[in-house]
Order: sequence, then C-alpha cells, then structure tokens
Amino acid sequence: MEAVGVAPAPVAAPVKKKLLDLEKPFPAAANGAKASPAGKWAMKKKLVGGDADYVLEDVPHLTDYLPELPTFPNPLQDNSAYSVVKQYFVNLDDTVSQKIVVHKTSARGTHFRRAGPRQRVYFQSDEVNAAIVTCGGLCPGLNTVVRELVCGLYDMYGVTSVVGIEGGYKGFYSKNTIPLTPKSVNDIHKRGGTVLGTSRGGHDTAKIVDCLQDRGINQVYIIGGDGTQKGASVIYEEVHRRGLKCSVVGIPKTIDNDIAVIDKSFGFDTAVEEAQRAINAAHVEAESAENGIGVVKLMGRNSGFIAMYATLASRDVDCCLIPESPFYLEGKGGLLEFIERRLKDNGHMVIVVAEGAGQDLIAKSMNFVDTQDASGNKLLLDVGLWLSQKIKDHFKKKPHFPITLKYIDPTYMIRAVKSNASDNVYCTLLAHSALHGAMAGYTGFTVAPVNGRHAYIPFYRITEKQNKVVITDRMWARVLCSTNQPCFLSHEDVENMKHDDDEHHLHNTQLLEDESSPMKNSAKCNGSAAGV
Ligand SMILES: Nc1ncnc2c1ncn2[C@@H]1O[C@H](COP(=O)(O)OP(=O)(O)O)[C@@H](O)[C@H]1O
Ligand SMILES: O=P(O)(O)OC[C@H]1O[C@](O)(COP(=O)(O)O)[C@@H](O)[C@@H]1O
Ligand SMILES: [Mg+2]
Repeated sequence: MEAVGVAPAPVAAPVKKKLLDLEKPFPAAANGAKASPAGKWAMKKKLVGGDADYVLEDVPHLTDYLPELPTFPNPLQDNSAYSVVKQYFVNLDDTVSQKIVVHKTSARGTHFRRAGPRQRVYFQSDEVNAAIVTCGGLCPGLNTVVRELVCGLYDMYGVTSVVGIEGGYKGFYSKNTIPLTPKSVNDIHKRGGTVLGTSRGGHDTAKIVDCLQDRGINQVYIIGGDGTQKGASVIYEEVHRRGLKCSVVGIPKTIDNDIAVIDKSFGFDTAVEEAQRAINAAHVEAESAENGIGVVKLMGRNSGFIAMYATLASRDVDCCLIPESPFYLEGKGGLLEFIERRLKDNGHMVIVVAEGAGQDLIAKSMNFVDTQDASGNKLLLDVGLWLSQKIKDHFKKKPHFPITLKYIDPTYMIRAVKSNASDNVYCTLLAHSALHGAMAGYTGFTVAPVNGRHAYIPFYRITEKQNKVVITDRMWARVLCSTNQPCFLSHEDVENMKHDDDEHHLHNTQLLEDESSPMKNSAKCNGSAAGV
C-alpha cells in the first residue's frame, strides 16, 4: 500500500469552524474502577462551533497526539462488492444532528461526526492487530457484533489478525487471547450469549493498557453497557497518555436500553419480542382461572423500556410498573384497589413489572441494606416475588374474593436468546461503523445511530447520564391509555415533574422532547411510525 508522508488534517473542520471556549475536561474514572495515572489526566472535550449555533461534539483522532501519522488509500475502493456503490466514502464534513425536530428560528444545536468509511485510512491492513472484548450482562446480538467485526475487518480491510479477549475486562490480563477468523465465527450469530465470555468488575486500566502494549494491539473494540463505556473511556485516556497508536472503540450494549443519546441499543427489539411469550403465558393462565392474576417480571434496572414496549406491543397487559413511575399499594388510588376493580370488571388481569420498579417500597418493608455487584451496580430485590406476596396477602383477608396468582420470571431466558432478524442487521451496521472509524484513525468514541444515522459519539456524552423513560412524554401516556391503569401520581406530583422536565430542557437545549424514546425517528431504522 502506498503511504503518504505527512497526514493531511485528519478531522478537517467544516468551513467557519471555531473551537468553542466550552472546552472543559470531562470526568475521570469513578465507580471503584482501578484507575491508572491517566485517571487524573482529564481529556478535553473537542467542540467545534459553526453558524446558527451549530456545535460539533467531535471525537478524538490518533493525529491529535501523533500528528505525523501516514495515511493510505482505503482498500474498500478495490473491493468488488463495493464497486457498485455510487459514493464509497463519507464526506469528512458530514455530521449527524442530535436535534431532529426544529423550528425556523431554532439553534442548530449539537452534531456528531457521521460514521462510515473514509477515503484515506491510518492503518495498513497487515499492520492491524485488533482485539474484541465483551463486558457486563448478556444481551442478544453480542455474537453478531463479534462476527461482523471479524468478517468486516477481514473482508473489507484485508485485516487477518483479530483476537478475542476472554471473559470481559479482566481477561486482558488474566487469560490468553482467542484467535478469531471468519471461519471460526461463521455460525456464532445463531447462538445467544457471547462466545468470548463476559464479566463484571475487574477493570484495571493500567494492566489492560499494558496488555494492549505488550501484545501490540492497535485497535480495540469494546462491547458493553454504560459501565463498560466508562471503562473504555479511561482506557482511551491511558492509551493517549502513553502516546500509543491504538484506536479505542466502544460499541454500546445493554438490554435495558439505558444508554443516553443513541436511538436504541441492540438486543432491545429481541427482548421486547421474547417478552411477549411470557406475557402471553401469563395471560393464558390468568384467563383460565377464577380471578386469575399473572405477574411477569422483565429486566430494567433503572429504566423501564422493556416493560413499557412489551406492554404496548402485547395489549394483554392491565398494569405496567416501571422504576421511573412510583406507585403505592394500599389505600385509595393504590395498586391493590385497582387490581380488585379490574378483577371485578374483567375476571382476570396481567401485571408487567420492571425489575427496578418499587425498590424503595420493598426496601422499606424489609429493612434491607444496599448491596452491589462487582461493577458497583446496586443489587435489586425481587419485586415480582414481593408484589405477588403482597397481592396474595391482601386477598387472603377477603375470603369471599379468591384469587389465583401465577408469577413468571423470564428475565434470564429473555436475555439469553439469539438476536432476531432486525437486531442482526442493526448489529452488522454497528460493527461496520465501528471498524470504519478505527481504520480512519478515530479513537475514544462510541458508535451508534442518532436519529437513524450512525455517528461517532465521544464517550462522555453517553456515560454522563442514563436513558430513562420520561413519564411526562406521550409514550408513557400511550401505555396508560392502553392499560387503563392509574398513574399513581397526584396532580401536584405531575405538575412538579413537568416543571423538572422544563428545567432539564432549559439547561440542555440540545436535548429533544423525545430524546428518551428508543423508537424516536425509528421510521428511518425500521419503518415504524414515530413521534406522532
Ligand atoms: N466507572 C467505571 N470506570 C471504569 N470501569 C467501569 C466503571 N463502571 C464499570 N466499569 C467496568 O465495566 C465493566 C462492565 O460494567 P457493568 O456495569 O457490569 O456492565 P455494563 O457495561 O453492561 O453496564 C466491568 O468490568 C466494570 O468493572
Ligand atoms: O448478570 P446479572 O449481574 O445478574 O445482571 C442483571 C442485570 O443485567 C441487566 O440485564 C443488564 O445490565 P447491564 O446492561 O448493565 O449489563 C439488567 O437488566 C439486570 O439488572
Ligand atoms: Mg449497565
């Protein structure tokens, strides 16, 4: 491959760009992760301004600290499969807008660098030593992302050195690597779980970067949720501090869909679909008994997206409980009163509860002390069991009102399935966007669709807050309409929440009303209507 002496301006800024004085350091490692000296060495945000309050929140590039890196023609231009493509490469100035609903006087707001192949790359094919790691909880689609990274690197970029890191972050320094080839990963997308294994905890930044250095790994693809992306961010900082030519790329994974900014996370569609089987079973059981009640617990530690979408999709659900919407059991307007009324009216009912719902209520009633998993995530109490017991206790006091309650906990069964067709396509695009970015020399970024277009997002943007169901948005109202359940909030609570949301929007002018919705602008992603 022909090399060009000195790199051209790698992240060529569009016209009239000015570096904003908004530049400030972003947060260093937290959450008990073992930080290296880089932890103190906070990175700068890379913000570029333009007309009409346009802001590009750019991602780092290897040439930020290795300015003399040579570039090479992108091998994709010699790839026969791509010869039919009208425009092979993404324009260097292309950006993706976070704000999709605008008024004629609106500021243009935050933009991210558009993902995709670039005309020139910063790695020669035979120079690349790529590593892939999967961290955190399981999620349908992990194997598909691994497969498509391996196949994409081989087929599009002629890279033949790709290894898997076994068992999450700690595998970097405690396990041997697994060689990955298109042949060895050929069928893995047909299986749930991750062929690489995964874990929580065990993030030792210095040891991980030592491993990258020792093994000569110069592209690292880190697939995981919010915790993992925080870990990836500090790995990037340490790689930068040591001046290594190594692209650190994050691919967001979480069944909970709790990652901010992005349209939705892979595996979420599959989870909602799989949840239908459990809800259906609960409905069949409930319908067949006198005053039958089916309780289904679904995942969602802090965000109730799976429960919300599974409820909307099913139409058999009478009540959906999520962490974002507090509820109470006893008294007027409480859950028990509603259950009694619904049983009297319909003779049966189905309750879907997200695992993070009602945790305060349970803790109060059980005198529980907080515990955490190895990554520092709060361990949850079983809301499904607790709720089922509370309902049984309530009706025990009413012998004239016999009930039959069945509790179904399909959580791990849902998480362990293989990804469905639409998630498989999504995973493929994510993997391709990730490796195009790494080959083009970008680093320190997470890749994901924003308003239907894949973009490179700086780590801090997706780790600084979690995506949650906004219960003052229309989507939650749709759920309440479809179940006809009470909202368990007083008029005053609702007004306060609306006020809090207004404050939030005032201080985050780039955020959209529908930002929390995983389906926002999904018309572009999967053809369904959104934002109506
Ligand atoms: N604040 C943090 N800084 C560095 N590493 C972290 C941080 N939070 C979590 N991690 C690491 O990321 C990995 C996965 O995190 P976890 O919260 O278990 O899952 P997920 O990434 O799916 O949210 C763990 O190995 C954990 O040590
Ligand atoms: O594997 P564990 O530790 O039992 O995790 C259960 C948790 O994992 C999740 O499935 C996903 O969490 P992460 O995305 O943070 O990995 C949660 O919904 C659930 O609370
Ligand atoms: Mg997480």
